[in-house]
Amino acid sequence: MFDLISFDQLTAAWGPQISIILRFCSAFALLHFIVLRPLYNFFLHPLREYPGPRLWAASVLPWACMFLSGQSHRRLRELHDRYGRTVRLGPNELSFTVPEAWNDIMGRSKPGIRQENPKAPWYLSPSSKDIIGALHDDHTRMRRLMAGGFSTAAMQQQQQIIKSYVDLLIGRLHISAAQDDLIDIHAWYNYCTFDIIGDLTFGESFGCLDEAAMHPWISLIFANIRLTAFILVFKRIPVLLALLPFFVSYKLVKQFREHQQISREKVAKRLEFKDSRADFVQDMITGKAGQVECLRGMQTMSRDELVNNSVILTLAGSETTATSLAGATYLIMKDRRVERRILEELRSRFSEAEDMDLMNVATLPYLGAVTEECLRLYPPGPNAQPRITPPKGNTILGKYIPGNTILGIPHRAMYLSESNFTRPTEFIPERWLDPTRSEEFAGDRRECFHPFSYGPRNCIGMNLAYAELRLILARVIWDFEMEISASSEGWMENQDSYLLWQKQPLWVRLVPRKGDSESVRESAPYSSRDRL
Ligand code: HEM
Repeated sequence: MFDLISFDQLTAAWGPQISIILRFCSAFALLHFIVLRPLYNFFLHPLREYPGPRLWAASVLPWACMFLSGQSHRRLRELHDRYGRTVRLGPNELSFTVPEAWNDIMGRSKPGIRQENPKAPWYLSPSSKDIIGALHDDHTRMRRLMAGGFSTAAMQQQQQIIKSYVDLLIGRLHISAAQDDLIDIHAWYNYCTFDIIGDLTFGESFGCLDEAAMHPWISLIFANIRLTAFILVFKRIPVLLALLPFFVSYKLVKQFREHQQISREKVAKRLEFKDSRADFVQDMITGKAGQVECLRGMQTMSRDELVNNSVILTLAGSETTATSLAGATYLIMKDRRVERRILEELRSRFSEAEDMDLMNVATLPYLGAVTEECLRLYPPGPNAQPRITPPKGNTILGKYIPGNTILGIPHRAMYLSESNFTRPTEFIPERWLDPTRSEEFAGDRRECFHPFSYGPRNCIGMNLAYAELRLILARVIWDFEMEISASSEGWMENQDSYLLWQKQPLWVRLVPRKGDSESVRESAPYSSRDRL
């Protein structure tokens, strides 16, 4: 109505010619976007040879609908099952479940062969002043500055801090188990991983384990994850920005501002510490641990970068690990055989829970196999972290792909593909055991498995994540027999996914173990064949 009135007023003022021109332009724009462009995309576009649904080849909208539906993980797997290992997901988008794609898409530049594929611009975080969103050179600088905090030497220094929070978690779980019938184990894992990352980043915990509650700052961060997911789609398809107010409330925007302010204050407080501390902020100020004098005073990372990277570490280093722990707990609770084997392995190596630390649990083969299998069936970021070919194009899997093509490797579709793993939907940690794994799994394409991504922008916190996963799982299984509540049946299978999984509480009953492995009950082996 308003449009018509203003259009008529315009034509009255400018005469009939302008009216004809405007009508022609509108008609042409409509024709272009609704008919010509899709026809070009479908019949003439350089990616026309790649298989995929027709509508998806014509327009980016089906992808957007999939992304906003929270069903990407399911849909991507169905599409790969139906169309093969390379699928066209949009006019200029390809998705791969071929193991070699990791190197070609995420790997470093190879002079004369291939340039590095940068992150898709709409995928970058709202600020490019952090390690996840930074362009190539800034990323290299930040990554170098942050790497010291993730070295083996740094982890040895961090060991006592991490262990103290795991002790606290176990103590708090014992108290809760005595008081409550059911507890949300995912929430407790979150409390623990946030307290650890708070201490490792800012030199103080968030107090989540003490309070048995998420710190309000963290709730703000979670609000921002949702916001980021929506912004990402709207950045890719700017015309959809008109829909933003329907998805993003004023409250969310206000929370985003508050969150920026609190982040600044937290970093400012941390910078007031005069003595040097073995935390990530220290590394970002000084570069490598031990090179304090040589780098202090040089502008190595701006204040904004410091703030943003601290927030990134808090987020990336906690929720992902807590998600994996919850997923692993769920899968282990569903398969008592696996639980028994873990317990046997632990009891054959340790006589006291206190003997376990980050380093010695890393040498337990079965526990290691279980963590791999859990990350395979339930990768915390289930979908792709897209890249884009440089303007001149690139050679991917031996074929020229034109410039500005979006390239994705959806983790979950890759790991649940029958081309890559035998009995892919079943929980079989033994497939990872060398040298005792059965011949049946000899054909598993393990090189396709990169839950922490691959190449120069892979996860900087991978070793820390594995260390936390193993220690926390080992300690929880050592102390408790866990039983899933009926209300959490299907917890894993029924989740939606955006950038991360959208999780419900994982309600479990905890019973302190009496000390004999016989207390592990029987259950049928877990297979998610029909549900994932
Ligand atoms: C199970 C736990 C974890 C998983 C599955 C995971 C997975 C990933 C993945 C897939 C990426 C690549 C993202 C992209 O390409 O956009 C990534 C990047 C990153 N992760 Fe993790 N992560 C985990 C834990 C951690 C921890 C504990 C930390 C730090 C304390 C961390 C810090 C980071 C950072 C800073 C990046 C960006 C690296 C860069 O761009 O150079 N992550 N992670």
